[in-house]
Formats: sequence, structure tokens, C-alpha cells
Amino acid sequence: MADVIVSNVPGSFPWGVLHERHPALIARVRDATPYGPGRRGALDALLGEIDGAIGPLAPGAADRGVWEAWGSEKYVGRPWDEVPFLWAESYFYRRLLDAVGYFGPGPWRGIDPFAPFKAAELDGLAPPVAGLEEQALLHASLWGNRADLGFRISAGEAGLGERVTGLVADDSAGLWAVLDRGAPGRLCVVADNAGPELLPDLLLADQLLAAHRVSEVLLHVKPYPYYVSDATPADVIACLRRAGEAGKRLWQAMADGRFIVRAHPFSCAPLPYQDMPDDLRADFGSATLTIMKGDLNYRRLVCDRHWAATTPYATVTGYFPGPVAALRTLKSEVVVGLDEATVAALDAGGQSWRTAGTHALIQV
Ligand SMILES: O=P(O)(O)OC[C@@]1(O)O[C@H](CO)[C@@H](O)[C@@H]1O
Repeated sequence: MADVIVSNVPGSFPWGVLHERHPALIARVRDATPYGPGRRGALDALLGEIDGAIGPLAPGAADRGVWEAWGSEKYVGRPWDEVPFLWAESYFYRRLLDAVGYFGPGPWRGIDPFAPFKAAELDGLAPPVAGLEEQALLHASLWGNRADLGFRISAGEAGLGERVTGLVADDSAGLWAVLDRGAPGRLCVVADNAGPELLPDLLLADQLLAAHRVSEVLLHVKPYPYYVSDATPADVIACLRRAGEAGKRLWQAMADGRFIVRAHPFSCAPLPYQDMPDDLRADFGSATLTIMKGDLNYRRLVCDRHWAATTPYATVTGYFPGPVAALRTLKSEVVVGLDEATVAALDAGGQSWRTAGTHALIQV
């Protein structure tokens, strides 16, 4: 089994996330909302902690027991970059919410610290294009994953590179084949970013429901703000309002129970999907197909390990309780299921194909 990724190699991608992206994010959050001295002090304290040891959750945190079960007893007190990257990053977002008082008793309770960034993206969103073919909608949903505000904070002035034509792996034929096997059934979509990514996800869901290619769509979103632009239920409602006729149909489908939104606590867990609880396993097991959107979900799906890129996708995801497709633009080093010739050609062009958000894949 490949080793779990940690962040202790200076200059590596995970190290950069902890030591460069997170401080930049704290600065952005501090400026975006008029927090008072208490919240600003807590953000500064979190910033000061990044080069030291992982601190505990706020006293009285309602989810303390949940986090203990997810590993906090093992990791709190240790240096941030010596624990699994996936765990450290996820816990950072939970601590950021403590710092801004998201779960506290004060006036900032329930105020999404990333809302100003998400709102700016939503305001700039072009109205949906009607009449796209299903394959085009699938690609719109795939490339929508470039709309990742956490990633953009690190990309800085340069922004995102040009997207590369062609996918590093494309099993879209396999995806449609799974979906069309037997009578129309449930499609699970594990959403990633709000706004420009969620809109095409919703358009795809609407089209598949309207064409009776699926009987029901179950959309998993995050129960609280996470990884900057990740979609929460409030973001789904905001996006439905921007989705024109498709938004109206999905609104009705929600009322009818054909379009279901879930915000399961495990969606913000610092753990691979291999460790999912039984109720989530049952959800995924009941679906004709689950579509995992985005880079973080991919990392969780393949357990965030240093796999050789040619390790078969089916081997690594074999534990999943039903057919699972990954739609992802590559923004971290982990990748599986590529053929040797593809890896050789990509490596010959430099390593940034794994992390630059310029390449994408569809795997089943
Ligand atoms: O899941 P998403 O929105 O596609 O990407 C999340 C991300 O920006 O954050 C992680 C690194 O911090 C990576 O998984 C990726 O770079």
C-alpha cells in the first residue's frame, strides 16, 4: 500500500498549501468581513500556529467528540506538517470557523466567512446556455471544477493556466454505460465548489431527470463552509435562483422528492471515503452511479496516498459500495488509473500537469 501524503517536505505541494495558501487565506478572510478585535485576534492566533503545533477546537465545541473519533486526540499537539495532509487541511478549515465565531454564541454565528468571495463569483455568472447535449453538460460540469477559490488564492496574479484540450483519462463512455444499465435509478452527485461549478452540475442533473435517464438525483453538499468555495445548502438555493428554467424544474423536483440535497457531517470529514459511516455507504450503495466532483473528493476517494499514477482506478476504489465516477481537474499530486504512455508524455512536459488545474479526467 502506498504511503499517506504528509506535508513535511519544504517546497512540496502539500507544504505550500499549509505554509503559503493557508496564511494567504487567513488574510483574505480577515479583510472580507468587518470582524472586531476578538475575531481578528483569533485569526492572528491561528496564523501564528501554522508553523507550530496543532491547537484544540474551541472550548465547548459541539462536535468535539466527532473530531476525536476522526483523529484529533492523535494529532492535536503535533506539528501541522507531520500529520496526514488531508487531515491537517480539513482541520484547518474547521479551526478557521472557530476563529471567526461560526459555531459560537455571538453575532458571527452561522455567517459564512467565504460568502463575500462566493457572492462575487455568483454575480459574475453568465446565464445558463439552454439546449446543450448531455456530453457537453458533462464536460461543463467537469471543467467547472476550475472554479475553486482556495486554489485561486495560491495561483495568485498568474491565475489559472490555459486548460489543456483532451483529458488525461476519459471514460465518459463507461459513465454513460453505467447510467443506462437497467431501469433509470438514483444518481448521487457529491458536489464540490459552489457557483460556476455547481451551476453546470445542476444543469446536468436537470437534463438527466428531464430525459428520464435517472429517476432521482441525490446531491451531497457540505454542512458548513469548507475549502473556501465548497457548496453548502445555502449555495444550492442561491444557484437554483440563477439557473433559469432548469432551476425552476429542480425547485419543483425538490418539492417532489426527485431532487434531494443532503449535508452529511462526513462530507467535511478529514478522512478518506474508505472510512465512511454506514448511512453514507447505504446512500452510495443505493445509486446506479455516484459522481465525485473535484480534486478534494478525488483525494478522499483514492485515500490521499502516494500511488503510482498507473495504479488501476478500479483497484484503489474497489471498496466503494457502488459504481463511482470521478470528474476532476488536477490540482494536487495524487492521480491513479493513467496508462504508462500518457504519464511519460505528461512528465516530459514537466510536473505541473498534476497541480496546475490545466488538465482534467473522467474515470469510472
Ligand atoms: O476539491 P477542489 O475544489 O477541486 O480542490 C481543492 C484544492 O484546491 O485544495 C486542495 C489542496 O489544498 C486540493 O485538493 C486542491 O488543490
